Amino acid sequence: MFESLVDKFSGIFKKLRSKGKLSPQEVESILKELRMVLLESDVHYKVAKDLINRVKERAVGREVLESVTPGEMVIKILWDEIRKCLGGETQNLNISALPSFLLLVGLQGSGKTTTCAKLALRLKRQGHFPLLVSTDTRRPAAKEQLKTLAQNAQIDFFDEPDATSPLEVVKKARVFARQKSNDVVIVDTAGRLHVEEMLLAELRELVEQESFQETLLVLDATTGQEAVKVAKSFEEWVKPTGIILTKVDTDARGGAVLSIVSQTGWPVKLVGTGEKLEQIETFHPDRMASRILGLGDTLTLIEKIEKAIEKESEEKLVQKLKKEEITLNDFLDEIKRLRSVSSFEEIVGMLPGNLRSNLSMVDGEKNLKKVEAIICSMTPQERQNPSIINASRKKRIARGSGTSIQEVNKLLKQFEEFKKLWKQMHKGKFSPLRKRGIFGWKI
Ligand SMILES: Nc1nc2c(ncn2[C@@H]2O[C@H](COP(=O)(O)OP(=O)(O)OP(=O)(O)O)[C@@H](O)[C@H]2O)c(=O)[nH]1
Repeated sequence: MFESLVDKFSGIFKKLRSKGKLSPQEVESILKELRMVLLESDVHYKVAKDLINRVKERAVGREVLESVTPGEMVIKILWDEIRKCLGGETQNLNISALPSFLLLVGLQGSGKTTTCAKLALRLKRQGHFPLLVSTDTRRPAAKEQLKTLAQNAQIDFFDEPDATSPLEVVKKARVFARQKSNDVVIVDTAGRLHVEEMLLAELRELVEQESFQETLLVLDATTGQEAVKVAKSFEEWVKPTGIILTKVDTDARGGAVLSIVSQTGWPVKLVGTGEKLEQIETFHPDRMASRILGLGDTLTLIEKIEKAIEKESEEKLVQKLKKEEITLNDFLDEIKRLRSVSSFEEIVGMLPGNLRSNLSMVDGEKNLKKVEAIICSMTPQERQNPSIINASRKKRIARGSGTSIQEVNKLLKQFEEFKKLWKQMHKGKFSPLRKRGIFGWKI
């Protein structure tokens, strides 16, 4: 995600951190570089210009020049301004009504149908009773797609085959939801190839006659500036209450997020981070700013790890941690469990750079197999206490697992990193982390 932005920023940040003091000329030249990075990453020129001007205003003032670490201060200001550009505060979905109706609109292929199912599954896991409704009266295939997704995720589905308009379907869905006691109704709409007037008129009729707690515009992040144009043209017909940005996982440039929020003024409420139904997240401007700048989205990562560890095994793990008894078997179990929640790539991507490179070996299916093979080639005593593994044993383990001594060493090093991460988590290192924001981790 955002590889291009992250790479370029990291070069500039390296320079910034190496400076003891910054002269106004140096600040000026760094801001120019930052502006170029934003432009190259598809951020609209006006958005980039305004953002850099705000950073400049704050950076060339006393805030930076009298600071002990001026470089870090510039990064902090940039992070803060990007966070504001992304909407500032996290905006949650409005699902206070009973039932709450959420309407999803967008272009064909934007990921709307998948997102409806993702959202339903997420709400179900939070204890809600969602109902998925398809209103595409023209394309049976679209209905089938949603129906299949609903069946797979065991979510209630409603469809009215004889209906001739989305309005008719939604009216009937309202009655159905009441009978079935569904508390959130997610309505999928026909995907438009481009902005087609007839379909949009149908949508307008729907939002004028039915009440929706949310009208969410689904936008494909990879389409960059095009997404802003799509947003503007939808606005003439329906007034979205928020945006769901999909495919941010494949958005290498990352500029679209910034442009979309600052140019529409609508909050991004959720982001799609992969094709799997679990891959949807609340959009947190502060965490997204950290991701864009490559500072590591530590908080989201921690939430994921916390979710991944089931209650029971957590208890066990805590006891083991206290007694310093974590073994390589636990390590293997943990990687497998984390992978079931999210792709490891995604997890590793959210770590700050220093931890990221240390955990690269456990990234990817092929590597996981290697890790498993290495651990399985060890004796139970070695798995319990890897410090007893000497050079000749390493050679044998490497031979037994079809790997190399370097790979065995790398795995042992990563095991130590993992232990550190776990410890930090269980020592409740997160509340200070939250308070201290991006500098909680030594970046
Ligand atoms: N990588 C990635 N792919 C996604 C994401 N969300 C959806 N997709 C993929 O995008 C493609 C289009 O998704 P759909 O849900 O069919 O899109 P749609 O907007 O409903 O399209 P129509 O049903 O044709 O209107 C599918 O292959 C999805 O798996 C995401 O967050 N990340």
